[in-house]
Amino acid sequence: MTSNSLIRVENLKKSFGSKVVLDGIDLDISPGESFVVIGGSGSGKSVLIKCILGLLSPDSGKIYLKGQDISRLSASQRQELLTHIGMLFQGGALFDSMTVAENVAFGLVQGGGMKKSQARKIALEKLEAVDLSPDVADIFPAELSGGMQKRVALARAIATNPDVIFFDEPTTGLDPIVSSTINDLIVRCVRKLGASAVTITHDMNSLRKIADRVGLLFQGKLVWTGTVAEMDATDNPYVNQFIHGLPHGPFTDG
Ligand SMILES: Nc1ncnc2c1ncn2[C@@H]1O[C@H](COP(=O)(O)OP(=O)(O)OP(=O)(O)O)[C@@H](O)[C@H]1O
Repeated sequence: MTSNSLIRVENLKKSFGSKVVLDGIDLDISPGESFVVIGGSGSGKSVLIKCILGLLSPDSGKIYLKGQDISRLSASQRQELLTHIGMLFQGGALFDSMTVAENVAFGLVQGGGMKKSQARKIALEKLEAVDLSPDVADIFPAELSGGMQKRVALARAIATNPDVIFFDEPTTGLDPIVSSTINDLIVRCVRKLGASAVTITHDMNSLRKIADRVGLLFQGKLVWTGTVAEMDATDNPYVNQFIHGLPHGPFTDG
């Protein structure tokens, strides 16, 4: 593998029954790089991320995280690797029965075995990093707006200072102004950590703010990858149809 890859995916294939979802994905993501996966609904974006995270087993192919073949890890090695990975999934998925601070500290205490007092101190720092005041630390997620819940979820995703963070549709369900704030925070937090980011989004504004490189998934393959500037300049018919939302093109015309 290239010495510089934080994530390497080689010829990844995954089907459910007769439905081929991923059909030979190759991907390299460098340290500090922000890679955004786009593609139509049901094109396999979440399946790709779940395979990289080890939540789904590929049918074939290889996935390396920080140089380690994830299929060969023991349970304890996998657990250790996961402490270097942050995740912000659709809906935020905060624990309703825990306070904001407990939510943010969760991975530090559970995964990292940190003392609660130390984890709380870090949780407050991470809340500050997403522009939330310590006043929210001891209230419950249900008392917060959707945008503030997203900030808490972001604070939780960065709590362990991960090397890579996965974002699954981080701005879905938020209004454009709140989305813009969340995008700015994502960029700021990811840069500050020097982490890599892998993001799934349908939100082109979000993509333009956060992507260093973009990959377009169609019929199980990454049919195009490039920078945002290359995306705007390309005459690739898949990219053109997708980013301009055109009614005709390879997505719809077969
Ligand atoms: N556990 C599963 N069992 C069976 N089929 C699955 C499973 N997970 C995903 N699929 C199927 O795989 C395909 C890709 O799903 P995936 O969730 O990755 O799409 P997506 O690109 O993330 O879509 P969206 O943009 O709508 O979230 C879909 O047809 C879905 O029904």
